[in-house]
This record gives sequence, C-alpha cells and structure tokens, in this order.
Amino acid sequence: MASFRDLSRASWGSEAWKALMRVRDAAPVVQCITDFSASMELMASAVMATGASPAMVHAVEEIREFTASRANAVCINVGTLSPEWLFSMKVAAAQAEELQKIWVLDPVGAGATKFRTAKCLELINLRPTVIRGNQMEIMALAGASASPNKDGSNPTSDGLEAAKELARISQSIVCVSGAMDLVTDGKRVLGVSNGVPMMHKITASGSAMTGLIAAFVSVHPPPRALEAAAFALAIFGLAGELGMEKASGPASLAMHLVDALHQLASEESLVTSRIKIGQI
Ligand SMILES: Nc1ncnc2c1ncn2[C@@H]1O[C@H](COP(=O)(O)OP(=O)(O)O)[C@@H](O)[C@H]1O
Ligand SMILES: Cc1ncsc1CCOP(=O)(O)O
Ligand SMILES: [Mg+2]
Repeated sequence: MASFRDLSRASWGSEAWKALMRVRDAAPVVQCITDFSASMELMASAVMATGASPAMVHAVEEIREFTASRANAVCINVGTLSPEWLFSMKVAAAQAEELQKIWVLDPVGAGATKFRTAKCLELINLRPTVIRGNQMEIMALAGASASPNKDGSNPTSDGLEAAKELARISQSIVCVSGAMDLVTDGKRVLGVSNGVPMMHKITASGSAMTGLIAAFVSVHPPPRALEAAAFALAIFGLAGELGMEKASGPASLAMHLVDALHQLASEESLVTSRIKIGQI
C-alpha cells in the first residue's frame, strides 16, 4: 500500500482536539439502530463517553417522529440483521436522507451471505454520509474479492482501491478499519494509525467506533466529513492506546477504553501530541 506521509503535521492533533470539544459542547443525539445484544451496550457507552447522546431507537412506530425531531445523526448497524429491523433501518435512513441529516452505515458481515450483501447495498442506495467497515466488508460491497483478513491488519492496496471505488459509486465517505484506518471520498485518502491490535478482539469495537463517526460528522458535516471521520477514528484509537495501559485482555480493554474516552476531555496536550493522521 502507498506510504503514510505528513504524520508530523502538528495541526491534526489540535484539530482533533477541537473536534472532540465541539462534540462535547453540542452533545449531538446519535440515534443508533444496532444489533441487540452484541453491540448495543458498548456503542451507547462509547458514544456517551465521547460527549454525545446515544439513543437506541429502532421501533418503526416512533422512528419517523424521533429521526425528524430529535436525532442529529443516525447510525445504522446491520449486525443481527432481520427483516423487521431492516424495515426500521430503511425508514430511518430514508428519513435522514430526506431531511439532509447525517447518517452512517456499519455493514457488519457484508459479503458473508448474499442476503446481507444485497441489503447493505440497498441501504447504500439511501445515500449514507459515511460507510465504515473492515476490509472484507468494504471489498464485498465494492464487488471486489477479498482475501481473509481476520487479524485487523493493515488494509492492502486492494482494500484501498475498493474503498475509493465504493466512495465514488456511493458518493459516501468510506472508512476501512484495521491497524491503519483509511478514510476516503474517492479522491483524497487519510490514514489513521492510532489504536492497538487488542481492539480488534473486543466484540463490537467496530460498531462503537462507527457510533463515534456519526457523532463527529454530525457536528462537522460535509465538506468537513472526511476530516471529522478521521478525527473520530484517531480519538477512538488513542482511547484504545490509553486503555491498553491498564487492560489485561479484551473485556477490561473495553471498559478502560470507555473510561479513557471520558477522561480525554481534560487531556488537551495528550490528544494534540499523540494523534497520528496522515495523507496517503
Ligand atoms: N491491528 C490493529 N491495530 C490497531 N488498531 C486496530 C487494529 N485492528 C483493529 N483496530 C481498531 O479497532 C477498531 C475496530 O476495527 P475492526 O476490528 O477492523 O472493526 P470490526 O470489528 O468491524 O471488524 C478500529 O478503531 C480499528 O482502528
Ligand atoms: C459478533 C456479532 N455478530 C453479529 S453482530 C456482531 C458484533 C459485531 O462486532 P464489530 O462491531 O466488532 O464488528
Ligand atoms: Mg464490524
């Protein structure tokens, strides 16, 4: 994959800090439609610890009202996909699109079954602002064949090309997570190298991360969405690095990562000095 330049650009760190402070000041409501048992708790805790306000609202009877009048952003995660929930997801996504609200898709397991891939592509037709998945998911949605990448390693050049292609087709910002996360609008590419490998072993770390992207992008909408998504990935990764100093495995890392997200609010110099974002 192409190299990672510009790591030392000092302003990335201070811009990430300002972005975090804007999330805390605005406390955007992030409506999450996400899988019931695997990710709901960690996602809500991470979004709240970042200073946003999570709302796990998925009943179709209240979605139109809630999305229109309460939500600042919608985060849709297809983890435990079922027809009833899919209907709720589509109603919320269509509503967000119509009202020009930020909505973010986490295509969990895209490529695992034809049904899941097809339904994710139908959701993408409803024009998410951002799509965040791991390399296998993004490659499946771009129509590329993915080789197994089970260890959260660096996205490959095929993964980067798939992300750019998906961004061009969907006109969404596309994020590929891994040891180095990639964020692209199809032309520009940012890389984020904060984080620790153990994050990949936490069930629902990806889902929680996508919730943070929704929070950051809701207060930094396009044309600032590309940078905002990178800031969310970097802040989440930095929280993972700090959490790992106290953790002994994935379960305690999840807890310490959430605590670190909360504590980062008072750590300006630490955030500004340790954020690792660069141009690819
Ligand atoms: N090897 C790694 N090194 C550092 N951070 C990682 C690594 N693998 C994953 N992460 C981080 O863990 C989070 C979840 O990413 P990932 O495991 O790829 O998502 P998913 O759980 O959806 O497959 C992201 O913030 C990502 O940056
Ligand atoms: C295990 C599992 N099964 C369906 S959703 C889910 C969790 C998704 O985890 P992640 O957010 O880390 O991709
Ligand atoms: Mg995932």
